[in-house]
Order: sequence, then C-alpha cells, then structure tokens
Amino acid sequence: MAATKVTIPEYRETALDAIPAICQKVRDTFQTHKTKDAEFRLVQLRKLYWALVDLTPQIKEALRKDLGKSEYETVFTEIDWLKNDCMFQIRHLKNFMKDEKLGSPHVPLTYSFMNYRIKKDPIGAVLIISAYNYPLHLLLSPFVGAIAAGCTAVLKPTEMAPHTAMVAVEILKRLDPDAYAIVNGAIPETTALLDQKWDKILYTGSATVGAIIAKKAAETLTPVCLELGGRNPAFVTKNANIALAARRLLWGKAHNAGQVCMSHNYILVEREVVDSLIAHLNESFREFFPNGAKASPDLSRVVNARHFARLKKMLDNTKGKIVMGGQMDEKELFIEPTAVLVDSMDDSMVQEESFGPIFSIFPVDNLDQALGIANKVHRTPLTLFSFGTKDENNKVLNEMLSGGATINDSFTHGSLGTVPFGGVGDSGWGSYRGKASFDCFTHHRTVAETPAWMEALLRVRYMPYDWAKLRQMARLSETAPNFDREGRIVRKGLGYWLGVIFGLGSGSAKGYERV
Ligand SMILES: NC(=O)C1=CN([C@@H]2O[C@H](COP(=O)(O)OP(=O)(O)OC[C@H]3O[C@@H](n4cnc5c(N)ncnc54)[C@H](O)[C@@H]3O)[C@@H](O)[C@H]2O)C=CC1
Ligand SMILES: CC1=C(/C=C/C(C)=C/C=C/C(C)=C/C=C/C=C(C)/C=C/C=C(C)/C=C/C=C(\C)C(=O)O)C(C)(C)CCC1
Repeated sequence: MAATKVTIPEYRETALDAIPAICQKVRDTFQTHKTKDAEFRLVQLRKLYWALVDLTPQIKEALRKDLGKSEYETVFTEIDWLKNDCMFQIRHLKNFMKDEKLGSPHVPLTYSFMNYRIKKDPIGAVLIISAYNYPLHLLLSPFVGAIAAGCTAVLKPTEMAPHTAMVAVEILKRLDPDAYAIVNGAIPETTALLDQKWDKILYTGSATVGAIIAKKAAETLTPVCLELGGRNPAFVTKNANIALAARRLLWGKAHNAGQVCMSHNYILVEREVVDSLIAHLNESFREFFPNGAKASPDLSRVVNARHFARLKKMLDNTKGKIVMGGQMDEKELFIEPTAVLVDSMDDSMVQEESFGPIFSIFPVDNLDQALGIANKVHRTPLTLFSFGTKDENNKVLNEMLSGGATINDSFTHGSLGTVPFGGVGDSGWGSYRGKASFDCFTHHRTVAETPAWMEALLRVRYMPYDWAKLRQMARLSETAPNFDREGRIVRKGLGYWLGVIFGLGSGSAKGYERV
C-alpha cells in the first residue's frame, strides 16, 4: 500500500501581543467551572486519544524530521505512551475524583462525627512548558494529568522540535478551544507566558532555565513542578553480571540517541572488571547495530547543530580514550553511541551533562570510593543505576539520593507511565505520571462539616473556659507515651498494672520499666 502523503504546517510563533488574551481566555474558562465536570474531562481525554490515533502519520513524520526518531520509538514512547496515559486517566478518573474520607488514625473518636474528608479540587489554569527530546510525550503527558484534574491549560512546546509543535497545534484543535490553548515560540514567547498569572507551572528542561522559571513564579507565589536533568551515575561492581550490565547500559544510551534526562552520564566500575565491561559494551554495540550505527534505522539523530557542537566539544576536550564508537557526521547530526575511558573526574565527559549518546567510564577501587565520587559530582541526580549484589545495591540506595533509581538495568523505573516520575533537590521538584499526574494538578482540600446536633458536645471550646471539660476530653483523646525522657522505649511493668488496678497509676511513663 502506498504511504499517504503527510503535510505539516510550517512552524509559526504565536504573536507576542496575542499571548495575554490567550491566557486570559483560559483563566476565564476555569472560572466558568465547566472543566470541573467529570464528563467534560472524560470527553476531552477521549478526544485526545482519538486525535493521537488519527494524526499518527503526522506525528511519525514530525518526529522523524525533528529528531530522526525511528517509527518504532515514536510509536513506543510517544504515541502509545500518550494513548496509554489517556486510557489510564479515563479508566480511573471517577475514582481519583472521589472525596477521601478521613478516619482513624487521622481523626480521633471525639472528632469522628465531623465528616473530615479530602476533596479533590482542580488547581486552576496551568502552564506546561516542555523540552525537545520527547517533544510530544513531554508536552502531552502532563497535559493529560491537567485535563484529568479539571484544569484549563496553556501548552508551550519546545521550539527545537518545530514540526512536532505544529502537529500539537492540530491535536489541540480537536479539544475545547476555550479551555486549552497552545503558544509556540522560544524565549520571548515563554517570557510573555511567565508574565501571566498561573495557578501552577510544570516545566521540563534544563536546570538553568528551571531556575529562571522558579524565580519568576516565586514573584507571584505560583507553585511549580520542575522536571530537570542531572549527571546520573551508574555503579558496576565486580560481582555484577558484566555482560548484562553492558547490554542494558548501552540500551540506555542508544535509545533516543541518549537524549534522555534519565540516562547515565558516567559509569563507576570496579577496576578488576573494566576490560570486561568495555569488551561487552562493544559486543552489544555490534549486536544492536550489525551494519554499523549510521546505517541503523533505529538510532535517532542529535536534535540540532548546537547540541551536536556541544557533544562534539565534550569529546574534543576529553583527556580520556574512546573505547567504543566515536564516529560522527555533522551533516547528518549523527553521533555513534560512544564510551570514553577517563582517568579524572574533572574530565569534560564527567563534568557536563551528556544528554546524548556519549558517556564515560571511570575505574574505581571499590564501591565506597565510587559513592564518594558520585556524591561529589552531583549529590541529587535525577537517576542512578546499580549493578552488584543485593547488599551492594542496597548500599548504593542508602548512601546516595536520586529522583528515581533502577537496580540491574537502565531507567526501568522511568519506563512505565503509571508510576510517579520526578527529581529531587536540583534535579526536580514534584512528580507526575499515573495518579501523580492527577495529583500534580489537584489541590487536596481538607473539608470538615459540623452537625448542628453536636453543639452540646462542643462546650469544651467555648468561653467561659472549663478546665474540667478540657481534662475530660484529654482523657478521651490522649495516648500515653511508651518512651521515657531519654527517648528509650519502655514497657509496662508490674508497678504500672498494679497502679491501674488499684487506681494509683495515671497512664504516664511513671511505673514503666526500661526495656
Ligand atoms: N526531568 C525530565 O523529565 C527531563 C529533563 N530534561 C532536561 O532538559 C534539558 C534539555 O532540554 P531542552 O529542551 O534543551 O531544555 P531547555 O531548558 O533549553 O528548554 C526547555 C523549554 O524552556 C524554554 N526556554 C528555554 N530558555 C528559556 C528562557 N531563558 N526563559 C524561558 N523559557 C526558556 C524552551 O523554549 C523550552 O520550551 C536537559 O538538561 C535534560 O536533562 C529533558 C527531558 C526530560
Ligand atoms: C513478551 C511477553 C511477556 C513479557 C513481556 C515483558 C516482560 C516485557 C517487558 C518490557 C519492557 C521492560 C519494556 C521497556 C520499555 C521501555 C520504554 C518504553 C522506555 C521508555 C522511555 C521513556 C519514555 C523515556 C522518557 C524519558 C524522559 C521523560 C526523560 O528524558 O526524562 C509476557 C507477559 C511474559 C508473556 C507474553 C509475551
């Protein structure tokens, strides 16, 4: 069957002077309360699902043009991913929206008639700004959460994937035009958007720009969810399955040409197994790319000449030795998955975030040294990967913090769209995906309701104050401590029970025996 010709409109920035009105409309629509209705949300999610199906040829073509992304990866990690996002929210929305009743242990007996509950309110009109590496996924995946939560939204796709940005415009045309809008452009347009008042901003991109967004949002006390990058380490000990570690780590740097904020920047490997790791990396390379990486239909290209130059500079400046790959072609924005054996952690290959198909390998004496180094390079990376024994993997998890982590693989924790995904510290604030996407754009409002018949029971809170009533209430709600003043756990001894029986004890720590 002949392929249907696909046309994608030429990229056009949104006029700067049109931006305030676009944002105002979205804010006004939120105030109509129509997006709060469950049926409205479901219809929008269903429309989005079918827009993804109907515009599949355009999406594939746009991603091919923007990133040389293979059709396989486009379907796997953009189209199917987003369809699954829609289906997950559609299936669970009514459940997520339900009030959560608060009972024991949050609400003591004395307060139990006041119907304490958590009501799920949409946070308002939100702004979603996204990055280039999964240009549709990173734009629409949070958006699915915003629709499900009942928010209105303005989307700002990355200008670095212009074809995808224009397909996103076509997708948005299928949804409610008053509730959702798209603004295209780069820094001036994003700055104009940030000048508007938002109820929440979700930003995916570099830490440098993340700081600009957070600072601007702070001026109006606007909450932000930041999905940033990091210099992610992989730990490989001599007890790991080295062939498996090599194959899985190579996948992490070949997938989307390593333009994955979660992929490893450097591998810290115990000296005894360095040669074996390199040999297995090369073996896996030949397996993945039997006709060479350049001829492979599966390997994406680097997004643009600026990022190509950035990656080339990292390789040009390294004092290390290339031990896998190394080929590149500027005309095609092609860089082979490339490993560099370095002898210093000051090397350009370690100090900068790769965000491409290149990474470094640094030999270490032991895991303690590896953890010391990794904590110095970046104390709170987005991810880490550990290949070792159970104890070694636990040690890595205990002694280094990261947004997410995968044991014995590359970013499996981030390859599933239904579990929370996010950074920590300077690799990100907040998370989304699955129920976390709904929660990200939802205000969890505690609500209580006091029945009129309770008035007599509430005497304790009214003036003139009555100490007897207070003591009575305290007796009902107080829990006696099972610890002493030194913080030691104590268990009830004979003296305590005799006290209780003969009315001498008071339920205090008096009469307890130390364990
Ligand atoms: N944690 C996560 O989910 C992800 C994080 N990233 C991180 O993003 C970075 C690469 O993505 P890029 O698209 O290059 O990020 P970027 O920060 O250059 O651009 C992201 C967005 O910010 C806007 N922007 C750029 N400069 C701006 C400025 N001065 N003021 C206001 N807005 C501005 C862009 O138009 C774009 O929409 C890497 O550091 C990577 O680690 C990328 C993908 C996912
Ligand atoms: C085949 C049968 C079976 C078993 C199947 C199994 C176990 C399949 C496992 C598949 C896995 C683990 C697939 C992994 C896929 C990874 C993906 C899609 C990665 C996606 C990465 C993304 C989207 C990255 C995003 C990056 C971002 C946001 C960033 O830059 O930060 C059975 C079930 C056993 C039997 C039937 C046959």
